[in-house]
Amino acid sequence: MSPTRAAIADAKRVVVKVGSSALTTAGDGLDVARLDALVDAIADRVSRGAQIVLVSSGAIGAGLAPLSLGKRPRDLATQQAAASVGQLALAHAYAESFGRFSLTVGQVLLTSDDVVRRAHYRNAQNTFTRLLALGAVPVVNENDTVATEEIRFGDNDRLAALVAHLIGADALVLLSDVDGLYDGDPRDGATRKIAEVAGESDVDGITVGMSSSGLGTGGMVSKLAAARTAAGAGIPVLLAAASEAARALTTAEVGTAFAAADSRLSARRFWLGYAAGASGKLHLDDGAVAAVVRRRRSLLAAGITGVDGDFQAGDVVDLVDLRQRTVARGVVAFDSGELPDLVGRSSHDLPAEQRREVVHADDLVPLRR
Ligand SMILES: Nc1ncnc2c1ncn2[C@@H]1O[C@H](COP(=O)(O)OP(=O)(O)O)[C@@H](O)[C@H]1O
Ligand SMILES: N[C@@H](CCC(=O)OP(=O)(O)O)C(=O)O
Repeated sequence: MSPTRAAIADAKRVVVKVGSSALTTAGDGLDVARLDALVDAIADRVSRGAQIVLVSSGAIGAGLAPLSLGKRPRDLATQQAAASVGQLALAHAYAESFGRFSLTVGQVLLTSDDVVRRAHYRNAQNTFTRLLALGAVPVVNENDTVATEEIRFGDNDRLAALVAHLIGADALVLLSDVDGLYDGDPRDGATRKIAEVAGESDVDGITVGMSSSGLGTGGMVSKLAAARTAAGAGIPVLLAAASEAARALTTAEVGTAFAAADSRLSARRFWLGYAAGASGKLHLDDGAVAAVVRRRRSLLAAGITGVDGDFQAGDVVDLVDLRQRTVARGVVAFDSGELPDLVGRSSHDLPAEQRREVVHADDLVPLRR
């Protein structure tokens, strides 16, 4: 067995995320038989001593039938109405289903502010810790009814990766309607399943597409991003079919396993790299990218070619390379208004009061491994 699968099989604290496409069927809404099968697998793992946090999608899907809505609505207000009805059905179904094993569930509905703002992050952390200590199974979803377009996570894969770090999980298990990551869209037929992802080079260049069921939100794009986020932060990830939840949660010998990076990021650096919202962008030349990403240096004005956005010193910004890829994130030490006069200039050309790093190395998290 690969060390990654062994670590997932032995993990004490696990975040399990299940997608809409695995729990709901277009037209019929919530599929209680599939939900029960998932709960069987989770309850078994709990009985073997694990603590599980379940991130469950499906509120919108479960709300369609009761509201006589045919397919997933596109507008936010109807999605929110469906989520409002469906979340209640979902929570009720989980309470009943876990009740078969005398397990108590606690509902945790989060908005992005709850993990993006540092003080809220700590508060959410306390709630999870207490629920787990009391033996309950937290069931998490985005608080869809109040999340506006601007502040939405939009996909629960990312939410699951953030929750995994927040609770100090030892593994993240993403369950979907597809049995792993393929090297192209599985609907194309000639594609191959990737069993192990050891690092970035194993996934560079593969094609990932959107949901085929029309029920899910982010498709494989968001699952891959979430797997990279968690693995990059030191948490091994398994991506498998929900129909194989039992094996995923016992031997972990199914699906695609993503190896964890060696180090677990501190809570602050994880927040900076993955959770915080960015207020602007700094464009970097190749030399600056090499300095901040490979040599872990501070970003100096000389390596900046352009500035986007309206931000203040202390805000989080994305650092992007010449190909427009975000290569790092960091806390900027200047207001956006001050920077245009400084970019491209070396430190000794600058007035003494501006002769400082634009982003200090301690406040900077490289994103590409
Ligand atoms: N490279 C790929 N490997 C695996 N699945 C892919 C890939 N590209 C696109 N997909 C699609 O992504 C879908 C899973 O995403 P989605 O429906 O959003 O799931 P969920 O509801 O579980 O979040 C699969 O059903 C599959 O059709
Ligand atoms: N919060 C939404 C789910 C959003 C979502 O990420 O869905 P999915 O891609 O199926 O995991 C809901 O409960 O319907």
